[in-house]
Amino acid sequence: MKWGIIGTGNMGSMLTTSLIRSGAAQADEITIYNRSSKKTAKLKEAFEDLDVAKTLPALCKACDIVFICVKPHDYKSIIEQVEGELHEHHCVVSITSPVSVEELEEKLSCQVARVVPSITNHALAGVSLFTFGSRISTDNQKLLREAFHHFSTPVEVEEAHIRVSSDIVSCGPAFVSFLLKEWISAANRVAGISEEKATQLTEQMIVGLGELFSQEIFTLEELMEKVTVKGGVTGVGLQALEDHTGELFVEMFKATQAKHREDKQSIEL
Ligand SMILES: NC(=O)C1=CN([C@@H]2O[C@H](COP(=O)(O)OP(=O)(O)OC[C@H]3O[C@@H](n4cnc5c(N)ncnc54)[C@H](O)[C@@H]3O)[C@@H](O)[C@H]2O)C=CC1
Ligand SMILES: O=C(O)[C@@H]1CCC=N1
Repeated sequence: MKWGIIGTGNMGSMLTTSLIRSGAAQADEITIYNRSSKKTAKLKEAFEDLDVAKTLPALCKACDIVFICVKPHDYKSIIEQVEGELHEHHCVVSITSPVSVEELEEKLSCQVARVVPSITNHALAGVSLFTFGSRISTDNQKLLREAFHHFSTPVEVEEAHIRVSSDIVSCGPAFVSFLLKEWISAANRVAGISEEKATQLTEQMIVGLGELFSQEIFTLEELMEKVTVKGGVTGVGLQALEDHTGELFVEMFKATQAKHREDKQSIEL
């Protein structure tokens, strides 16, 4: 199977390296293309067997599965350039929430899917969100699921829940990092610990927490129960959180829902 990656920014580079590092694909099975050549040159330096296409039609000719890894508003220009080059055997994959399989199917005659990755896939971990189009063959569905299973947990999501699902798995690392920065700054302000030391403690706590989930040692509820010693400090801290969290997350999810609606209205394929 030949894989094509259009756009080798954050996500296109991550997909290229994760496909190779996880063993899902060999470097010589992947063709990459980017608007400027600096980013493809960097990948080629790391994996010399990668094929770097000079043009989008050349990439389409060389590949069966084609990932479009550009920003949502750049999809239109890519689709206009590739539509004549794609045939029944091709499968085009959107990696962005606002570009749905229905919209891609209207514009392209080939098979389509959407797979929204996460920066956590860099560590060969985390989730990838799958939505299949109506024309994609069962063989290609299986192939995509198996490839992504090498470096993530593929989860199917319905269109109605793509925004919130991606908020959790794809935007989540940024959201949680923001909250942890606030936590570190507060630790410094209230108790005088240096931000550097608090960052080291926090990062290692998160690594340990991830391992507990990864090894299925505790659930969220069990963790709260096990750490809360009766009459101890955790209970007091949890109560303070409960008293002050308020509508924080409701507002965050509302904001992303509103932006998603706005993006869908402004993105024309
Ligand atoms: N950053 C993230 O954590 C995630 C991003 N996504 C989606 O991935 C897509 C890409 O995001 P990033 O990689 O973060 O953006 P980015 O800006 O790092 O990468 C986009 C790349 O596309 C290239 N590009 C733009 N127009 C092009 C064209 N006409 N032909 C060829 N290459 C072109 C740019 O040069 C750049 O290298 C977005 O649609 C985003 O919604 C999805 C999940 C997570
Ligand atoms: O399309 C998405 O949902 C992702 C999440 C982060 C950026 N784009």
